[in-house]
Amino acid sequence: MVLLLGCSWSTVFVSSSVAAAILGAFVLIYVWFFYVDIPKIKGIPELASGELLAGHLYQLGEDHATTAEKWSSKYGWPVFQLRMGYRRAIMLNSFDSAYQFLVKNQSATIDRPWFYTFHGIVSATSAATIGTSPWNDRTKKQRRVVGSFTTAPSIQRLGPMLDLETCAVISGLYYDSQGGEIKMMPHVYLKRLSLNLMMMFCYGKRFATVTDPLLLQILSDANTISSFRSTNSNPQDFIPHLRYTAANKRTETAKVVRERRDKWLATMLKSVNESITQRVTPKQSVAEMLLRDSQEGLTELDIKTILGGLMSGGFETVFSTLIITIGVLSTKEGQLMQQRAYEDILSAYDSPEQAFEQSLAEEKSAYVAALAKEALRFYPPLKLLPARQTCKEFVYQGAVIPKGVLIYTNTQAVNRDKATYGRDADRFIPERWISKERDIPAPYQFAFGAGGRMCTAVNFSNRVLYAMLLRLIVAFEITESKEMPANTHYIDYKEDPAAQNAIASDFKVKLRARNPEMLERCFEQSQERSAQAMPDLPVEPLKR
Ligand code: HEM
Repeated sequence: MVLLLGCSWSTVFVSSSVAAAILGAFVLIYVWFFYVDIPKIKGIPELASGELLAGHLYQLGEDHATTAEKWSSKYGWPVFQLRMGYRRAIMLNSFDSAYQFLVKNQSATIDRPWFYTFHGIVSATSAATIGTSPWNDRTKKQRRVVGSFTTAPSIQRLGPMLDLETCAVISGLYYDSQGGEIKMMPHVYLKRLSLNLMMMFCYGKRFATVTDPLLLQILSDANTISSFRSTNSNPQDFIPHLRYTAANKRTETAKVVRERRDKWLATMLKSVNESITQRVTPKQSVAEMLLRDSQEGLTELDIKTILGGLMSGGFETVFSTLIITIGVLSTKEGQLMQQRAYEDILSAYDSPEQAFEQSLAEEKSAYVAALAKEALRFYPPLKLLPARQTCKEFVYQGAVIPKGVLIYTNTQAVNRDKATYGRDADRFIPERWISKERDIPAPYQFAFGAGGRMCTAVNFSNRVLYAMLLRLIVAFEITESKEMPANTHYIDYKEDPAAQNAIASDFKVKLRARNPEMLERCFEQSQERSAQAMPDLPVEPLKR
């Protein structure tokens, strides 16, 4: 009996081990041949030890760009392949590889992938954005239309709005800091600047106070929506079975925020539509031009996609670049930069007052333009460019890159590549953009991306950054607060390392007006210009 029992137990044990081995083999065959969308690419190094279903997704940790940069330098691989769950991806970490993929082979890397959460849930009832749409005739047309709003003459037309908003930041900081007595956290002033610029550009509206409930709602929803585009907050995009588990809170949040966003987008479009029918004279908001447009044959979906793309593309990127630059300017080294910038401004314009006014028209101070460029290089707001997907095969250094593979460009690493920027690539030096000895090749830096899906608003953004930085430097001497100085380390400055858009942690600065009388004159002149150019918009109250 004992023998019989022993025999049956061992038989059971052997047969269950065999079953487990067969099951294991099946799982491996499935993962190897069927689960991963594209087989290993020959000639591109691959990271070892990915997890069975997640691949390297969780190993990338909270801060994907920083982990990828560390792997790249640890193994000496500027380009490597990895698995994001079921999707094969290539990570670009050097200037040259980003150039080869995005510029030289731009027709092969012009597409964007479809993601379950952002496209399938958040954008299911409304439009996605241009920046997240796959490449097709509709996206092509939308990019063409958007391009026409950011040409040089269109940017000139935006002058009055830029005047109003940049002046509102300076006057707000000036009066609220009470002659420099109160140390200021500049974040909310610049957040409103970015949102108002986009609101005025897109819908011809602005928020007069930083506490407006709709403003706060839009800011919060925009932040949540941008998290659905991030690589590290949406594992369900890469590990399909997670979409069906009951505890998927992300899907629920996506639905809630989608409904709210759809409502405020519809309300704003409706109000533009009504104002068109009530008014005879044309106005220049993008929404109004799109609604009036008959040549391009735009559908309502096109209009929503264009507006959604502009709002989301411009809002956080402009804000995050400006806020960290103010942080840098407040440091000891930054104070020297302010001095150099101020001297350069005085040599480029007849007077500080003239510089304040003309900063909107053209970029005359080479140093201020270089400061903005260096800020974009050193602190690119999107540390990983929004994913691309290859739409045809091409050869990179002997390796055949297949159609359908995900491409991530690590701007944090690419923009600090020593082979391009030299041994001081890890230092913030605006002068590198002025010095004739340095020969930095196009596209100079990758904060705006590159190639066929590069940001459509490079000139517009540069003008905003230039005008805001010049006006700040002409208005104030900025120094750091001892209690709450800015963290300017290129990795650690981020408030949330997992966010798609890198925003600097809170800090305070001391602002001493260089010349209060002149500044107040600048405010009054700006108000007069705004009242003339935009009579139906509320003028920013001066809190004297
Ligand atoms: C400092 C400011 C800005 C930065 C750093 C920035 C950065 C970027 C980046 C990295 C991309 C993706 C490019 C690629 O994949 O190669 C992008 C796309 C885009 N950006 Fe910007 N952007 C900025 C401001 C703006 C503004 C102000 C607007 C609108 C007025 C805007 C509209 C767009 C649009 C529509 C796209 C989608 C392009 C496409 O996929 O075809 N951006 N931007």
